[in-house]
Amino acid sequence: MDCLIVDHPLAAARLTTMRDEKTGNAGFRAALSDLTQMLIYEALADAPSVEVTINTPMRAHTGSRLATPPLLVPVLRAGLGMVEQAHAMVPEAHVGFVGIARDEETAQPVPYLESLPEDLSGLPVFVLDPMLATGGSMLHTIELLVARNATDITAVCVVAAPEGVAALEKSGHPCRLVVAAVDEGLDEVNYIVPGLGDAGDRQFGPR
Ligand SMILES: O=P(O)(O)OC[C@H]1O[C@H](OP(=O)(O)OP(=O)(O)O)[C@H](O)[C@@H]1O
Ligand SMILES: O=c1cc[nH]c(=O)[nH]1
Ligand SMILES: [Mg+2]
Repeated sequence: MDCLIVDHPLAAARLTTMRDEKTGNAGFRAALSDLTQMLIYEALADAPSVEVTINTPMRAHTGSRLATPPLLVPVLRAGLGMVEQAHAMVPEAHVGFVGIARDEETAQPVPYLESLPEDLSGLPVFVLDPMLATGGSMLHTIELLVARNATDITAVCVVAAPEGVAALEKSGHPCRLVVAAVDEGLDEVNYIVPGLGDAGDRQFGPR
């Protein structure tokens, strides 16, 4: 599986803000928004463009735009903190929604919302979720997308555990990963270490 680690001093600075336990909800959301801009920018670096002819105030000019804007799919709750900035970067994108909450005992994904276009043939899909821990939530989302004929899926994450990366790889699904950091691993309750805690709670409070 193709894995792009966005290694940039500005990305590292925002990630450090997010990791810091002293950062409050508003500061966490702001850093996640800034970092999402960088992740989306990098995720689209090789995206195909098409030529468009426009007129500048001076003369005609052949410019470009994205050939096929990706469908953006935030995974609720935590992915909500990425979608506004991702949409600002790709304003013509459509948006689908998936809601999943991990069972706190088993860490198994418990889906509660699915709002996606019926047919995703030929459409790149960007799944937005800051955390890839065991990979269960991302794999559930990818399976929903593959069942709708998606063949070009990008998981856009902030922090991944090696266990989650391995689970995506093992699945064999058509997926690549764009992430700011791959951390040491999971603790005994399947939280990422050093990680940043619960990305949903740190934006919105406990559920
Ligand atoms: O890789 P996994 O082991 O599946 O864990 C990652 C999932 O856990 C978090 O969501 P959570 O279940 O805490 O829901 P929330 O966003 O509502 O807080 C996170 O945003 C991912 O969706
Ligand atoms: O470390 C983790 C693992 C799962 N979900 C989170 O929000 N954080
Ligand atoms: Mg959570």
